[in-house]
Amino acid sequence: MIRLENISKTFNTKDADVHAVRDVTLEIQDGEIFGIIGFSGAGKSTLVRCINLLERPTKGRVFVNGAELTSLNEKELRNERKKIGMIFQHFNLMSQRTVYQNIAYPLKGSKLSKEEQEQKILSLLELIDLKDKKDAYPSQLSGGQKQRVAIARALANDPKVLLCDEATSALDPQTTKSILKLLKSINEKTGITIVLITHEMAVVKDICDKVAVMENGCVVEEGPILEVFSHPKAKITKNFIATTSSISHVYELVEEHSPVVDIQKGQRLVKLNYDSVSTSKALISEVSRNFHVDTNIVFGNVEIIQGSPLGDLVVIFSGKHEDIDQAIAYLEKYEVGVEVMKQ
Ligand SMILES: Nc1ncnc2c1ncn2[C@@H]1O[C@H](COP(=O)(O)OP(=O)(O)OP(=O)(O)O)[C@@H](O)[C@H]1O
Repeated sequence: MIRLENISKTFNTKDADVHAVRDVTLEIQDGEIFGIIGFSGAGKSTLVRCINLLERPTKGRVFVNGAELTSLNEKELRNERKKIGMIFQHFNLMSQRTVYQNIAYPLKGSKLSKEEQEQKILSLLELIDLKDKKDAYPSQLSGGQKQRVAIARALANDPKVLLCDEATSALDPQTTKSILKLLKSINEKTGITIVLITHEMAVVKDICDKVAVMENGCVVEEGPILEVFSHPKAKITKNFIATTSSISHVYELVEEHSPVVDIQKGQRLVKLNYDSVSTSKALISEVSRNFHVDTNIVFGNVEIIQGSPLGDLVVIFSGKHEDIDQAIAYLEKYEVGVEVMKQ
């Protein structure tokens, strides 16, 4: 388990003190894929670098795998750090060394025999599917291949934790998907805990179990991914979620007074948000039957998050004022989120 206890990090610069991380407390369980999301400058990198003490926190305590890293001397810390691998946005490979030599580098001084080291490197090359590139130099590899090598290098010492600092930000969407898939399969095979920082909610949605949202050095929201996606609390979280769904276009259409979302007297433009609880009932047809409210679907979007559906529907309800009120109350009773966009 990783436990960050009241972590603050202040950089004293010539011009001013920068409070990069402010009093963050977080717990990350073994085997979890934990996402930390925030806009540029929110403090994500600083926080994640506090986990292996690449940045020493100004205040607070860091526990990883039962050891309090903040209380260790340099030698003890070097030992504990071997159990924490890290990968970076720009891969940080050694350009003068081959793929094989890059992966071999962290094994220097390891207790493994030469043959065991060779076996280890070959199995890592297999894991990242780059056996045929073992003698290539980083400059001869694509971005995705470089990140695969960086992952193999980070795993050479069988760490319990893998820290990923914007590991897919320099990659195109398809390569991003393949790297995320690789991380997920490594997590499933080995049970390694993965902490992943990103500014893309799509990355969080794809592989994380839990997410913490950072703003101005603070964690403003945190929880299991389905819960955060279905009931986001902080405004910034709602904005991030909007980037993963085309629903935000509907707000633009409303602002532009587009005819697509035009309504007449006796109509309401309503956004419905539903999850697996509400998908088990035929709510839209019940609303029509029970309350004589007609429903015209303008827009629909369904995400599958951790195997559960999470949907947004934008509809126009037509009917008597009090009937629509009753229909909305009925939907809310079945935990459908209802937002009247226009009436
Ligand atoms: N070594 C440093 N010296 C001074 N200020 C720093 C240092 N490192 C980070 N900062 C400042 O701390 C704040 C948080 O930076 P950090 O890199 O942690 O944010 P981030 O959320 O990871 O951003 P990005 O996504 O752009 O990497 C920023 O205002 C940054 O300028």
